[in-house]
Amino acid sequence: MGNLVSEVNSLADGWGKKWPAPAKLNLMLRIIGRRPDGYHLLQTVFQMLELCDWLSFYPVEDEGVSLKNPIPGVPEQDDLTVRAAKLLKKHTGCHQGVCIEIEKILPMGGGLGGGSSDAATTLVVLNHLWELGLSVDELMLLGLELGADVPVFVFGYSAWGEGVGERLTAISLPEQWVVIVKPECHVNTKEIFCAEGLTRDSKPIKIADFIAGDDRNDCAQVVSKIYQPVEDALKALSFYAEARLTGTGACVFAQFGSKEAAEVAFNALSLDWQVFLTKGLNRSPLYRMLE
Ligand SMILES: C[C@](O)(CO)[C@H](O)COP(=O)(O)OP(=O)(O)OC[C@H]1O[C@@H](n2ccc(N)nc2=O)[C@H](O)[C@@H]1O
Ligand SMILES: Nc1ncnc2c1ncn2[C@@H]1O[C@H](COP(=O)(O)OP(=O)(O)OP(=O)(O)O)[C@@H](O)[C@H]1O
Repeated sequence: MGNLVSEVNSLADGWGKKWPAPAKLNLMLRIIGRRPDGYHLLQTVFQMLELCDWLSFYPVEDEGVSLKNPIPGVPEQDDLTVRAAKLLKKHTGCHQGVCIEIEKILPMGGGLGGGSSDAATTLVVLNHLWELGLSVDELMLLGLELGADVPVFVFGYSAWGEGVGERLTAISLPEQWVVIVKPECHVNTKEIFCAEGLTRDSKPIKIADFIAGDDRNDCAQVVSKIYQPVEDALKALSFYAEARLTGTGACVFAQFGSKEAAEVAFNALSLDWQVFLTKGLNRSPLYRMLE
């Protein structure tokens, strides 16, 4: 870790503050084709959630990028926050360094986009703290180099997503209560996109079709077949409301019209599962804080 600059002269403008890196849900996910490089072309609905990781950024006296508390099992140089900060430095020629602290709340390999959101918050906040002046569009393009889920978190709105998830249109969705169940397994996104039985030729739909109820996730069948805990979680949650997979899993979720109804499911499922109770948001809490 680099030498931390004295905090006294730095806290005023956002250094040392806790910034949110929200989770997302894929409220539906259709695979409509494949690019020549193997990446899949999707249609998806991203919904931002109140549930967040929290990141803090500390100035250092050298140019280094380091972590205050590396995530167990993730080498520091592979951490998406470190990669995001280095990419931003390389892209802009910025000579400043940073030490990043991560308070990890979101389960890894959960389909909630935690690593991607950590990367996006790093891009957006360092652009602000280092006064680099990049636009949201420029940051989204940089983010895409780190992962297909990064651009939507930089965009900062619940969105209709196309392409690999980088062609985004903000949409306004009901900000419902959500119960998320995390089965005891990590799903590897690449494994699912490589799976033999995966549907890759779904017919494209329109936003209106989704709103009318077409909300299937093309990965769900394959994921449930390979990961029994996901199948079990879907079954357990569907006792309370329609249960769906987010992204390539492992998490499954259900939406509720009231906090009370969500709490009934949350309390009962907490006895046997890791469960989160949260709320959908149309605007990312990161931008609510920045603005
Ligand atoms: C499933 C989603 O979470 C839905 O939002 C995303 O499409 C996945 O986004 P992500 O986790 O940021 O994925 P990346 O880190 O970009 O890609 C991981 C791997 O998944 C495969 N991949 C990913 C996204 C995509 N549209 N097609 C793919 O085939 C690629 O093999 C890639 O090497
Ligand atoms: N800051 C980070 N937080 C979480 N994972 C990270 C981070 N940096 C690197 N990773 C790596 O990224 C992998 C995927 O983590 P992530 O939490 O983004 O999964 P996910 O929620 O399934 O993502 P997605 O929904 O985008 O597919 C982890 O297994 C880990 O090896």
